Amino acid sequence: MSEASVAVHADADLLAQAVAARLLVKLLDAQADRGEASVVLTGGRIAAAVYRAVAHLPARDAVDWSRVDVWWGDERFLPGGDPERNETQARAALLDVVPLNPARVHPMPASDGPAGNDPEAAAAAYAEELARAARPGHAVLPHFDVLMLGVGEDGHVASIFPEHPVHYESRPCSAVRGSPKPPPVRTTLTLPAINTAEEVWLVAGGADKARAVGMALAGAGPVQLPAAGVHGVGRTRWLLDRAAAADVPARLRSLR
Ligand SMILES: O=C(O)[C@H](O)[C@@H](O)[C@H](O)[C@H](O)COP(=O)(O)O
Repeated sequence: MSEASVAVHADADLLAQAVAARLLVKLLDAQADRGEASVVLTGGRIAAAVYRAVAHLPARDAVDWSRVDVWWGDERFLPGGDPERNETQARAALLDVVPLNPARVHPMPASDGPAGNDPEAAAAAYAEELARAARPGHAVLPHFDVLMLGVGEDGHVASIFPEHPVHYESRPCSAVRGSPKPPPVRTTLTLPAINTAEEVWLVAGGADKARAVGMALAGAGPVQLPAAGVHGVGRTRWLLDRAAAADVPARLRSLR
């Protein structure tokens, strides 16, 4: 298992600013090392705050956005442009204001997209898109430099909810029905896919996340607490504000 680290920031605003700064550095380093960079986005309030913060950082212009691949870890299965879609939120907050190559932006299919109003077909189409971007003859997934996840109050990550059958899915992308967080129908990368990322960042702010974060870091089972089941190949970073870190055992705060 990869190294894990826990960083605690004073409040949610500073957390978003710090994650934004880290993300820029990660993209810059990946481009310096490999000539390109890839990021997997997520949804939720803290993610949107991070995207807005990236858009406002002057150093954002140091990234060559035309050589950044953008993927999503999960999506709410709604029509294209719906304000509740994670894609719509990320575009409004960041993607529309940086000079990305549209061919390198890979949203999960919408319910009115070419795959039709069928989340299983949408998940299969996304798995094919991932496979097309994989290194020829190698994996079924492209390289992910950094994959960001929010953490639900129940410990869900992406659209992998506690006790949901998607835990046992081995395909890289799956439909999810019956999500306890609206909307009920979603698509998500699965745990085996998430866990191929070089770095996985779990970003959580607010007191309502404290219990889930504390339990995940204390070794809860991943089926009950999905956040406990994700890790990067190289590094797993827990990026928290003080309120979300309230139940993190002190010895883990400086875990390296
Ligand atoms: O589509 C979504 O809603 C998500 O991708 C979800 O996994 C989210 O990241 C968490 O629920 C945290 O969301 P908040 O930051 O809003 O609490």
